[in-house]
Amino acid sequence: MTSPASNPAGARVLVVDDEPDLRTLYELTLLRAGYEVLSAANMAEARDQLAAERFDIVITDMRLPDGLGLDLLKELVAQGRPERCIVITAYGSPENAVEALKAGAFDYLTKPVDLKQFRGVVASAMQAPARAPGFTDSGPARIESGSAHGPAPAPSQPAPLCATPDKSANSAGAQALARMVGDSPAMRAVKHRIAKVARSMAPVLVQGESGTGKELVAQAVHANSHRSNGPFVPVNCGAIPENLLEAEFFGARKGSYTGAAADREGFFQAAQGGTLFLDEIGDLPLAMQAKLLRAIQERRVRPLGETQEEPVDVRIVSATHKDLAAEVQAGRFRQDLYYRLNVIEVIVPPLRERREDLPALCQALLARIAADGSGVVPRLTERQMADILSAPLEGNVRELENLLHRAMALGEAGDSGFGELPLFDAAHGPAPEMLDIDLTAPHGAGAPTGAGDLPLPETLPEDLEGWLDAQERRVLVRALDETGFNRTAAAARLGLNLRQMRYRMSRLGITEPGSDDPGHGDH
Ligand SMILES: Nc1ncnc2c1ncn2[C@@H]1O[C@H](COP(=O)(O)OP(=O)(O)OP(=O)(O)O)[C@@H](O)[C@H]1O
Repeated sequence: MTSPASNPAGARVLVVDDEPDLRTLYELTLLRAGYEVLSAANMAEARDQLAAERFDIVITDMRLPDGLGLDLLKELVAQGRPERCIVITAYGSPENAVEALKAGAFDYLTKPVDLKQFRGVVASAMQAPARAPGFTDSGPARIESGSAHGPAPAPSQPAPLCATPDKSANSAGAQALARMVGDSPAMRAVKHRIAKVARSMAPVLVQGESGTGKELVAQAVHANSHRSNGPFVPVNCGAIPENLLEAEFFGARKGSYTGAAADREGFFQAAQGGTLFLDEIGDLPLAMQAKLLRAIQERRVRPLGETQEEPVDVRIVSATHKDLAAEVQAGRFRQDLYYRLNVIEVIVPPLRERREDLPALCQALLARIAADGSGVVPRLTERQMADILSAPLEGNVRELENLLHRAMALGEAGDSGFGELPLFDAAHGPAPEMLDIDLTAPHGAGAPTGAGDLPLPETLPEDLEGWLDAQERRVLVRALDETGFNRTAAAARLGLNLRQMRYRMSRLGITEPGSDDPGHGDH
């Protein structure tokens, strides 16, 4: 099958707008790009056209003389039609855009429509598989194969509704879902939801306790979307110094701030055509929240030191372990941004609500840890597995991983290759004297910083930032050296999480010997 985006000839678009000038503008733009275009001036005409034939894309204005474009979209969804729908909303009505995305629109455009963006969104919609019937945020819609509007064959094959995500996903998508170990009903529901919502452009908010696997969910959303060939850019919003946020997000021109020695692109530019994963979004300061909202709504960013804005095409997936609704109530998070990010919600349940996943998870985590070290995958004894199964499990998968990591490092290898010592004491609490791990303690809590012991340089540095960077670099490189370049272990040694480690490595340009990818790779 030829890619309609590279060869839109034969691809059919229905344009629904009551303003003749705008209709003509859209038609001409699409005709020039090689699409076959039909148009309608109102809902009634659109319904007639849709009854007679099928299209690849329907582009509809929100306000039509005889109804709402949103209702046309809902009819398409209810009839299980494969057309991808793009809704055009008035400037300053973000609620309409959110409502359209929730109702199953592929994407939306805001008036006045920027033609470059228009062409980009249409091309994106053409690359996407036909809208999965049943996708709305409020649950599966009714599917009718033969409707009053006629079952004319679709010009492009509709993607089947994903009852089992793995079967319909591309292989990268299936692999990303498979990396999320667990077959409990709770995890199956999460995977099903990912497969269902991945295909639209709608922003996704992933909520769940720390260490539940929210980043894996974000990766799976990306890998199952039509953007899977584009970049996936993870950003830990909580790890970036406040004064650098704008430059990091939107890029900066040389000389726009002290230390900007060259032009640099921001996260939005790096994620162009792909997915921007904003982790710990609840940690973003209010001032930056306003700038982010604008960038998401306008789909344009202005690098620091630049006068012109530039268009960006990214899908936003964000995550937080905080209760964002409560943060909104407390005035710490902007309601409008919350509304904009939370078009689709995916909730990752804590580990204690999916205990049946524990045996498979332990096995997978041990295999991963072993791959970093000896290569010999140890087995847990029955007693150890029983201990884990009956532990209170205040923590999540990250804590489980840490626990197994420490147990492997400290346990005396027996026949199992793991050691026979119990993982927990009789009262089902962790055994800190053996494992030095407290499942209930916050990450890195209680670790001595040692900062007060640092000798001061004999003469004061002339460039404090540069000097501090050099010190930080030395510390990171040493921790990485001492852990055989295991980023997770090096981060743990320094009281950081993996993303903070990645961020710092990337900022300081530290790469693994033989790799040119700073800070990336999972370990
Ligand atoms: N279902 C799972 N299967 C296998 N590994 C998992 C699973 N869930 C989480 N992990 C592993 O646990 C660790 C923590 O996962 P991740 O970083 O995705 O959590 P998170 O919810 O994003 O945490 P935080 O809120 O701290 O950012 C990672 O090493 C990840 O690979």
